[in-house]
Amino acid sequence: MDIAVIGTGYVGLVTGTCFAETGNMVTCVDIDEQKVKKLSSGKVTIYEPGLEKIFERNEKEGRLKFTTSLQEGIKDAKIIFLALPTPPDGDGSADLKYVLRVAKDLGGLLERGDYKIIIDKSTVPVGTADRVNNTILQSLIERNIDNPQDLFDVVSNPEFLREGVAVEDFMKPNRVIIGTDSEKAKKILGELYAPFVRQGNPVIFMDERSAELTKYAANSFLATKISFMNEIAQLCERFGADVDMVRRGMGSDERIGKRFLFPGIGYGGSCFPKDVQALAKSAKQAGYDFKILEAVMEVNENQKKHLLPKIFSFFNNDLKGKKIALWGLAFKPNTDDIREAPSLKLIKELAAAGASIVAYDPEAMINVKEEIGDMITYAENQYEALKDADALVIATEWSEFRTPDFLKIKSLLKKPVIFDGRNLFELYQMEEHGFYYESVGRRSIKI
Ligand SMILES: NC(=O)c1ccc[n+]([C@@H]2O[C@H](COP(=O)([O-])OP(=O)(O)OC[C@H]3O[C@@H](n4cnc5c(N)ncnc54)[C@H](O)[C@@H]3O)[C@@H](O)[C@H]2O)c1
Ligand SMILES: O=c1ccn([C@@H]2O[C@H](COP(=O)(O)OP(=O)(O)O[C@H]3O[C@H](CO)[C@@H](O)[C@H](O)[C@H]3O)[C@@H](O)[C@H]2O)c(=O)[nH]1
Repeated sequence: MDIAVIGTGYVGLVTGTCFAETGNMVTCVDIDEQKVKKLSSGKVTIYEPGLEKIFERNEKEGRLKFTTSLQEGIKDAKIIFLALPTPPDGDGSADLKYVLRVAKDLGGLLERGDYKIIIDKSTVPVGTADRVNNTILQSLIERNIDNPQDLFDVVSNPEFLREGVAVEDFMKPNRVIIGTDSEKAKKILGELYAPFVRQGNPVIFMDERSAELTKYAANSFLATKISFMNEIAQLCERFGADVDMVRRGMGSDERIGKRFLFPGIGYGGSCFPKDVQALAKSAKQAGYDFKILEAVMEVNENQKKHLLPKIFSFFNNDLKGKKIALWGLAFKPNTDDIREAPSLKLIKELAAAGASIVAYDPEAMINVKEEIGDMITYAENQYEALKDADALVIATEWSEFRTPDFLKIKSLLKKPVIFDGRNLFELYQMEEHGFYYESVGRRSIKI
């Protein structure tokens, strides 16, 4: 099938590449000329494990093309995915200006006799499919096109991929949600997704509004699970319990499940923070006060600062002239994405208190450099960051940080002090090696 993907950021690039991989002809459109140039020259623009290889193959074999022209991009397409940004606007609602702008432009381009399915893949508030539909319709009416609704259907098909495992999530989805009442669209999209759901995971058809809400409900529920565990971690520290034990005990109940129960220094990324906020805002606009979500956001903001009092207390509230090594900048491992990363909050607070920070991250340093420049220095590897540092702070659980050479850490740090925001190490290891060790929801180890 011929497909167009409008917006070639994280979701757009993964969507386009994976559909090309299953034999479709895909044209990706983006207004960012640099991005299109780079992609057209056969280079991926994001770090995502497994993406580069299939991207290069499909690009080389001509199934994946890139353009800045919407008209050219959609010319042959039967299906048009909108993978456009929906950032928070001033009051926390999802800003739909990118989506509605493209909807208007599409209304200027659709032609009689060339039915197209327009799909919201972006995370958008309930009612957006109707707004996209009406925006396109309006443009077609202005062009005096008869029976304009026959030219297209708008479908909600939210995306559930996780960064770092995006290709696997896309290729083997737990489920595909398709929100539409159009039988024609259902049939075409059922065929398009058939290769991805053969393993037995379902395509779930529903109406547009339910599909839109499903996406926000899923992200908000997962964020709630994390904030809940972060509060349990707070209790563990006060009660002398161990959150790792509590997590294992709770998670072994199938009704609760093992996943998304890891406490830490808060959730970040391009989705949870903005989507929880947007759902809470939509609820308010609909006259409902979604109390749980307000608490989830507040808990998360506090959790991002969880290590700070421990660090300040260790240094007797005086960080001036102290050198802090920081392992991990990305909001989670296996990505170079730093959007809403807890590490950035730590950096700002520590730097404001007069500490100097030397950071290492396997993939995200370039992005951090672009955002905060020389507010911190960057190390070549995880050990270089430790040289003469007064303490190590861990903000992201990259697997290479999990089994480090503890003797080397000890020999490089001025004193063996670790503040671990991701509970990477067992307490007994830290005791054996003689570290001062503070983590989340577990007892402190002092030397
Ligand atoms: N990142 C994720 O893991 C993820 C997962 C699921 C859903 N989502 C949702 O998908 C949507 C996109 O997220 P993302 O992370 O891919 O965003 P992104 O910011 O990485 O990419 C968006 C792209 O759209 C382009 N763009 C903006 N206006 C355009 C226009 N008029 N025409 C063509 N291109 C245009 C931008 O240049 C950018 O390349 C959001 O709604 C997000 O919430 C994201
Ligand atoms: O037990 C856990 C699990 C995650 N996190 C944090 O939660 C954030 C989000 O993690 P994750 O969900 O793995 O990453 P995303 O790539 O942001 O994916 C989420 O957001 C996407 C965009 O909407 C959705 O498509 C995915 O289904 C959803 O998991 C990160 O900061 C993690 O460190 C925890 O603190 N504890």
